[in-house]
Amino acid sequence: MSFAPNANIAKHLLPGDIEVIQTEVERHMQAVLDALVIDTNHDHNTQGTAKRIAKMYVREVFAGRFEAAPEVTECQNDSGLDAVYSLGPIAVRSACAHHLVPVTGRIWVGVLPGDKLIGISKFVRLANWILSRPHLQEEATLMLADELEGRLKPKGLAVVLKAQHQCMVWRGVRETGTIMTTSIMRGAFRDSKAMRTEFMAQIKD
Ligand SMILES: Nc1nc2c(ncn2[C@@H]2O[C@H](COP(=O)(O)OP(=O)(O)OP(=O)(O)O)[C@@H](O)[C@H]2O)c(=O)[nH]1
Repeated sequence: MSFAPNANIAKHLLPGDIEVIQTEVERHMQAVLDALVIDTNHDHNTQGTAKRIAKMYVREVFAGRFEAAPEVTECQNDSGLDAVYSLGPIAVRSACAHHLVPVTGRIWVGVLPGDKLIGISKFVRLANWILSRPHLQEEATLMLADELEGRLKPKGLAVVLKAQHQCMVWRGVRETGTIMTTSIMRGAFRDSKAMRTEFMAQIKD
């Protein structure tokens, strides 16, 4: 059982639990605002802030912790397609586990199919589900690759994630230009330079 920041805990939740979690987060966020000496009682802008933040964390930006995986219809690769395809960019909307501030960027995926295919929108659904949790970028990339590999059983899989971390922009080193790139190459993409080159050429623009 894992309750790590980037774990999905949907299978541990009973009906009604998500409402309880959201109410708890709201109560504690109000305590944070109180601790920051913000008088939310006499300011209409922050009066509903604890409630808004709780909704944002539980239902939006960290929904990938609480919601079950999206439905992914699989079909057989009946025509025996044996060519590289790629898709992207897929928008990254995540948060770093250290400061809980946004990580935004883009993902590209390359597949040399095996026996299974999935609809291309499902790559986006799965990426959104995994990324909407507090993460380390390295782990997010690995988690997405594992998820896609488990579902597609491809002959080759490539995942490239480029992102900007607001914990380095908004605060801390305050560096506005730094992009982190993580990439995972498996199967044919790991073994063959020609395959990697073909994938890179496909996503170049
Ligand atoms: N490897 C990795 N590091 C990350 C990621 N997101 C944030 N970090 C880094 O995690 C580190 C946390 O360092 P700490 O020293 O505990 O935190 P801090 O004092 O706020 O660090 P500064 O950001 O340097 O001010 C920082 O260097 C962040 O830049 C990520 O996805 N991957």
